[in-house]
Amino acid sequence: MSSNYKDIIYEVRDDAVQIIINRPEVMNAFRLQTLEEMIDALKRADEEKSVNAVVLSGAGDRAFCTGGDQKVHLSEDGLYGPRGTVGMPVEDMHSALRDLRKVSIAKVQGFAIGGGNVFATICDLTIASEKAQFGQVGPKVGSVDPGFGTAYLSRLVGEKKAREIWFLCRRYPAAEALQMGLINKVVPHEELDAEVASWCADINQMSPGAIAIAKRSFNADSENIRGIGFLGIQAVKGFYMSEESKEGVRAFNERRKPDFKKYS
Ligand SMILES: CC(C)(COP(=O)(O)OP(=O)(O)OC[C@H]1O[C@@H](n2cnc3c(N)ncnc32)[C@H](O)[C@@H]1OP(=O)(O)O)[C@@H](O)C(=O)NCCC(=O)NCCSC(=O)CCC(=O)c1ccccc1C(=O)O
Repeated sequence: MSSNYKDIIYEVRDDAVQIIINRPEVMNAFRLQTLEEMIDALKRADEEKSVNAVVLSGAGDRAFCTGGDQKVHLSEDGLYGPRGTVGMPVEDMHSALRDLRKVSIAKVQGFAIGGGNVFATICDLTIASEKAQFGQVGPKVGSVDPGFGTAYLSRLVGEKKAREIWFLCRRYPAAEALQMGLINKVVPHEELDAEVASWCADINQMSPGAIAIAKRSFNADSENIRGIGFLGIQAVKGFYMSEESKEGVRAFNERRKPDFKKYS
């Protein structure tokens, strides 16, 4: 598949592999093809000998990534496509990002929402523009990203804040995200590329072996969360097939408030 990507761009520059989600027309929401390409790109990036870092970003100015493509999700069976537990391999994408031996950096210039916020959460580091906004929207659109989206998020921001993020579905500006421990640094919008490049240059001076061991040891301590995610996504499959979840997806696409009252 490598180099014939349609939904992403793969480049090696600025001391890093750059993986750019290239669907700005849907705010870099992902579909089956996007995830398959990202998984392939992450495996390829892991073998790139010249760099120690992988930068994940979104094309355009408005969004890093806004989660699953809700237009595609508007299917009869409630799934995103024909492959993977929920019709696309979202849990395999999370694993590929976690298993990378290099340092993953989310470069967030706009919205990191839903599954997009989960990608940024899983990345080792997150550097954001002051225009960035973070948040989860699952309960607003009949969805959940259990595992790294919930339990691992609590490791970063604490249980109370993580529950607030999920139960109220608010958007948090970059400065607030920094304060809660969700991200590493906020910079003026026009300085984002240079800031990320400078972190990558520093990381590129380090021992790749030491980075890989440190990373694997961090991961080992939260590895049970991968299991929660795999179990959880199986439950999400059944939920996506329900009328309750489909109401959330329909409401988003019809630009109206969902009516979940009859499902309580
Ligand atoms: C990002 C927003 C907050 C921006 O809001 P606003 O500035 O008001 O702009 P909009 O008018 O809403 O959007 C502009 C334009 O972009 C389209 N768009 C935005 N996001 C998506 C998307 N995810 N899919 C498809 N299209 C999108 C929008 O429809 C508009 O298009 P027009 O053609 O101009 O009408 C706001 O847009 C927003 O909140 N978006 C989030 C949408 C969403 O529901 N995302 C998925 C959430 S599900 C989840 O978070 C938990 C589950 C999970 O992560 C998961 C687990 C397993 C499999 C898949 C997923 C998954 O992420 O879905």
